[in-house]
Amino acid sequence: MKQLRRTMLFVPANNPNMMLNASVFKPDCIIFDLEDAIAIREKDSARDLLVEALKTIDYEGVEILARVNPLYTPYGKEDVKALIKAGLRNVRYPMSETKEDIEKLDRLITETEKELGIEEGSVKILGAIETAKGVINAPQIATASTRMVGISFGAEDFTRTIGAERSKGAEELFVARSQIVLAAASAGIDAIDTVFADVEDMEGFEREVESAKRLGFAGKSVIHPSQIPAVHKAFTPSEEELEKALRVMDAINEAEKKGLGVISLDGKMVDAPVVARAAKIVRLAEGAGMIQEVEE
Ligand SMILES: CC(=O)SCCNC(=O)CCNC(=O)[C@H](O)C(C)(C)COP(=O)(O)OP(=O)(O)OC[C@H]1O[C@@H](n2cnc3c(N)ncnc32)[C@H](O)[C@@H]1OP(=O)(O)O
Ligand SMILES: O=C([O-])CC(=O)C(=O)O
Ligand SMILES: [Mg+2]
Repeated sequence: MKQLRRTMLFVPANNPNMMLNASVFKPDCIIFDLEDAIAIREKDSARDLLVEALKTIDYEGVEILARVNPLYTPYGKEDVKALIKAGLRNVRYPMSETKEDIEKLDRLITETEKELGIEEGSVKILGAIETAKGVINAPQIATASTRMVGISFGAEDFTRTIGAERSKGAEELFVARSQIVLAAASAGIDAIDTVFADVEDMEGFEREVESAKRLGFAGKSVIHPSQIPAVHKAFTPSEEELEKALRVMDAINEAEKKGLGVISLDGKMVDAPVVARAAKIVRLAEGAGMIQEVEE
C-alpha cells in the first residue's frame, strides 16, 4: 500500500513527553528533530534520548523519520550511525543543496548498513531543500540516490537565504515551491510542503494548506498536533471524489474487457489521464483507510 505522507509532525528529540505522545495525534509521519529544534549543548543528549525512543516506543505504524544534523557539522555522522543502529529507516536530511550532499549521505548510510548487516538500500532519504542553491539544484537532489522517497521545502531557512520575509500571500515562495513539486514529480517521489510557524493563525495555515494541495504537493510538514486535521482533510479525497473515481475505474475495466480505449461516462470523455487521476484517488483512499485495498 502507498505510504501516505500527508502530514509530517516535527517533534523535538529532547522532549520525552512529546516523543511519547506524538503518535496519538495520528500524523502519517513523525520527524524527530536533532537539528534546529535542539540547542548545541543538547545535541548529544537528544540523540541518546532518540536512540532509546526508537528502541522502546511502539509508534503504531506511523512512518518515523529523524532530521539529523548536516554532515558538515560535528554531529551529523554520529546521528546517522547511531540512529540506524537503533532502528531508524528514514533520514530527513536538512540543508540539501547539491547532488553531492546526498551522495555523501548515501555513502555513509551504505557503510553503516554493511557494518550492521542490514540489507543494503533499506534506509531511505528525504532531502530537505531550504536554500536558494538547493531550490536551483532540486532536480539533481531528487534523483541523487535510489534511496530518495521525497524532497521537502523549508521556507523559514529559504526566506532567510534569499533575503525575503515570509508574507501572507507567500509570493516569495511560489517559484521555489513549484520547482520542488516539479523536481519530485519528474523523479517519481513525494514533495512535502514547508512548516507554518504561527500555530495560532489557523486561517492563514488553512490557506497555505490549500495552496500546497493546488500546487501538487503530497503533504505538509507541521509543528503542532492542532495543524494535523486541516492537512488530512485537504489531502484526503472526499466521499464524492472517491465515488466518482471508483465509477471511472469500473467503467474503464468494463471497457477494457470489450477492447475499448476511450469511453464516455456521464457525457464526459474518460481517457488515460482521467483514469490515472482516478487511480491515484483510489490509492489515497486505500492509504487513508476509507476503503479496503482493491486487487489490481
Ligand atoms: C523551522 C523549523 O525548523 S521547524 C522544525 C523544528 N521545530 C519543532 O520541532 C517544533 C515542534 N513543535 C513544538 O515544539 C511545540 O508545538 C511548540 C514549542 C511550537 C509549542 O509547544 P507548546 O507551547 O507546549 O504547545 P501546546 O501547549 O499548545 O501543546 C499542547 C499539547 O500538545 C503537545 N504538543 C505540542 N506540539 C507537539 C509536537 N510537535 N509533537 C507532539 N506533541 C506536541 C504538547 O506536549 C501538549 O501536550 P500535553 O497536553 O500532554 O502537555
Ligand atoms: O523543513 C521544514 O519544513 C522546516 C525548516 O527547517 C525550515 O522551514 O527552515
Ligand atoms: Mg530549516
